[in-house]
Amino acid sequence: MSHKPVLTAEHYSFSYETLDQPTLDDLTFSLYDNEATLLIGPSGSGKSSLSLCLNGLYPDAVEGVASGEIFYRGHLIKDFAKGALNQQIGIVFQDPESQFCMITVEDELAFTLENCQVPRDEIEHRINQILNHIGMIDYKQQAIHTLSGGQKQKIALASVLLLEPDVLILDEPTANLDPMSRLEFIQLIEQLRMTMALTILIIEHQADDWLKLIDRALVLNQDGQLIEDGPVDTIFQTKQTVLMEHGIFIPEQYRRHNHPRKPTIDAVHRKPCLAMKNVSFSRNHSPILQHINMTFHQGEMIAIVGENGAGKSTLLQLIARLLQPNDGAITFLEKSLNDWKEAALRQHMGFVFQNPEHQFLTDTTYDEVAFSMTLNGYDYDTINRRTTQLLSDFQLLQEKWQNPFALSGGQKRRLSVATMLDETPDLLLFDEPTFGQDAQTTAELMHLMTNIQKQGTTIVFVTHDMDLVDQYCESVYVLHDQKVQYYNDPKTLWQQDTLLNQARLRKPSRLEEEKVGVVHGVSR
Ligand SMILES: Nc1ncnc2c1ncn2[C@@H]1O[C@H](COP(=O)(O)OP(=O)(O)OP(=O)(O)O)[C@@H](O)[C@H]1O
Ligand SMILES: Nc1ncnc2c1ncn2[C@@H]1O[C@H](COP(=O)(O)OP(=O)(O)OP(=O)(O)O)[C@@H](O)[C@H]1O
Repeated sequence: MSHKPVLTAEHYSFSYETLDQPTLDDLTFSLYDNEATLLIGPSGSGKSSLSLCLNGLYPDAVEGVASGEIFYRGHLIKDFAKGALNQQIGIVFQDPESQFCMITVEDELAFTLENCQVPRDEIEHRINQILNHIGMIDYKQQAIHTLSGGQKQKIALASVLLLEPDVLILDEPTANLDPMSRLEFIQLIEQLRMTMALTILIIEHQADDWLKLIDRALVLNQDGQLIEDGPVDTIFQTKQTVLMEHGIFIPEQYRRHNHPRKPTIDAVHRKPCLAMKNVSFSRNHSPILQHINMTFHQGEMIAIVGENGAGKSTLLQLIARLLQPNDGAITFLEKSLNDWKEAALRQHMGFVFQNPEHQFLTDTTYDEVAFSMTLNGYDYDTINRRTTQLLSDFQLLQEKWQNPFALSGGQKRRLSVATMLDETPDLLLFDEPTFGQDAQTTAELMHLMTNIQKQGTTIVFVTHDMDLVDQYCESVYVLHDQKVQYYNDPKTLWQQDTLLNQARLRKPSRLEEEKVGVVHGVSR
């Protein structure tokens, strides 16, 4: 099959004016008609920046300088009028919230179509079609701000697909989706690829589920240079050592080494840190959580899992007293949660939000980490020593004076975690702690969390990553149908096929690998 180049970069470099080093350095490659290409590289290697350069938004939309050229179907992209390429080259971003302009799902999608002069009588049909496709038809009238993170991501995809783009760039589009929705989303892209002539560029740290769809892979290094370009099979099979040196995830089916399960601390016999008794919570009279009973022990690492919209973030907000239950009681360190003074509660309990940007309060990465130590009256030397140490632990020293909002997705997530560790709290709540991280930073983040756990901190995290649950947690709670449907060791959860299906979960990749490992004949 001969493929025509759709997008071509020739000696393309791009630098943010605020940074000393170029973010993309002398890239030459093409994306071809009907081909799906995977773009991988460590966190901060420039993947998101490249996608914005490819559709012509950058360098104009930021303070940045580019050299070399990018061509779209043989024409220089800089010769297209501003915004002219948005329809042909659609991007689904890491952060779906940045994409929305309207209040309800229906209005958002209608707005997109109206902007492209789609006739009025076609609009409703096209909206229904796409919402049915992605399983969101019941949310058509709903206000976008009331959707869960994963639901928002699906609407962001729908609004790009509605434009019937020529090139589809997916920048970590499934990071917020529950395991089953993630698979369905990928199958949806596969179907679309068969029915629409699409050139696809996928940015994903964990490429496992995408492999059957991907033809080629491009690999960037930390300096924004292209170090590999070739068939995906060849790259993952023959370049494994190089990829691992760069901290890149190796899909399970190519992996030569299994990750052993980390030994866990037997904390379930220790004193409770936090207990919820018969807690219920409704929004606008519709129940979100009902009769929840949970006990987290001191030094325990616990995962909360469940489908998109199951109420996991809501549960964390109840625990952090950011929401009040309608019914039931929450006890934290032997005292009713409502009896805690605000300042003391925040010292003893840390909360890392799903969207890191919701946490940022200052103008630099350094100040963000130093912020609460300054509030708590620490002296300058202590603040400086501790801040520098945390920035170094989280690989953010180079970005010390950068604005938190100008960090890469992975860097923002690491910063939001670092800001919670200025003191060692009794309870740490994480909403998707490793979302958007490469293999190395995921391992490092989990290592740091395990160290904090060993000091006695209870860690509760919400995740869609069953490998993390499998490797690190002593206990897992499954939320489904507004209730706790499972509480126990993760190992026994993987045997409960019916529940896994109902709660839209999947087994960890070590248990799914048998299905696919043979295909590529990889010896293990
Ligand atoms: N501010 C809000 N107003 C009204 N409803 C909301 C609001 N925030 C969330 N919801 C609804 O509450 C339910 C639970 O949402 P929540 O964010 O807790 O789910 P989740 O399990 O964390 O989902 P995800 O995995 O997609 O992040 C969803 O149905 C969501 O639509
Ligand atoms: N608007 C901006 N202004 C200045 N620097 C930026 C801006 N956006 C990103 N950067 C920096 O450019 C580098 C590349 O960021 P980019 O978001 O492209 O990386 P990435 O490979 O997509 O990372 P991740 O895997 O963490 O999402 C990072 O060092 C980041 O701090």
